[in-house]
Amino acid sequence: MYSIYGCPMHYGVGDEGLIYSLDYLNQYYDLNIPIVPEITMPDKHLANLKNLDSVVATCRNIARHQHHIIQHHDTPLFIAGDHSAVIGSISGTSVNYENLGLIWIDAHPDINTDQTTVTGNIHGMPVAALLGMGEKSLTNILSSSPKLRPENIVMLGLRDIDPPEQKFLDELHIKYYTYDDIQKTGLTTCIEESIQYLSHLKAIHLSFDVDSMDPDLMPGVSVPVKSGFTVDQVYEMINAFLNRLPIAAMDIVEFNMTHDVDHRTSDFVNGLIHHILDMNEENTMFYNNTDILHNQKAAYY
Ligand SMILES: NC(=[NH2+])NCCC[C@H](N)C(=O)O
Repeated sequence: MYSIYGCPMHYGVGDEGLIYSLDYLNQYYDLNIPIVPEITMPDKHLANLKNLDSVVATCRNIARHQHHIIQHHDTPLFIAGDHSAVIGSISGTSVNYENLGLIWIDAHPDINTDQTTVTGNIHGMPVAALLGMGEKSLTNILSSSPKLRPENIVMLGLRDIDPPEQKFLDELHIKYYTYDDIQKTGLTTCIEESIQYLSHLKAIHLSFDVDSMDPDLMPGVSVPVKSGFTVDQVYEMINAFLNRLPIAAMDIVEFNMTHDVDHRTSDFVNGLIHHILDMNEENTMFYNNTDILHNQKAAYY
């Protein structure tokens, strides 16, 4: 059974539209997604780790919530916010499953560290942090050990790779398909290869960034990159992975209402959420976890 929740994380990129985007989905589509709030901490003004303490505090809460859902034998469906929030969700998944796999559908590999980042935005760093690289407070959420191994990762849809990120991808032998690779090879083949590559794993976290899609179709994101997946391609991937791999948790991130046009992106995100929940009849869309959220907040302070 899926258990849906979200966090309006914006500290990882600093685009304020993200603060309102989850409330917007809840109100406009009557979704009622429970919210783990962002936590604001005093800012240290680090140029290469913007809003570090706020990102860390918020990710700790997300991780605890994710962990709690999995402990109750549910599958978390996490809606954020910028991609730094998955340092929380994936840490929460990882402490429950040894040798966790990751499918990363995104225009960006998000494998910068505080040493390589140009923007200082932590939403460009989650994969590095989950591999145990870079700033310690980001790698130490829930446990001090690395949350992922490079050989258990597949990335699909990359179109914007910073030079140091390319170096990490190569040195760590991370399996990835750029969007160009996918257009040349064919999506179905890339999906089959990804499934084969991860088929020995017992649990896989699927992280889907809306900016993996063509911004001409889905403009409601903070960091649009030319070209990218169509709606049909996204559904082909999601259906194949959810039906054929042991998906233990899923994220949908980076929807930003302030850049949207004619509800194109919000309609898509709402449709995708319903599709995933409908794939499993047993789902309770409105899993009542308000108490848990409450307790977690109390625990944090
Ligand atoms: N999750 C995202 N949209 N990431 C965009 C990252 C862009 C750029 N590589 C950076 O490190 O800032």
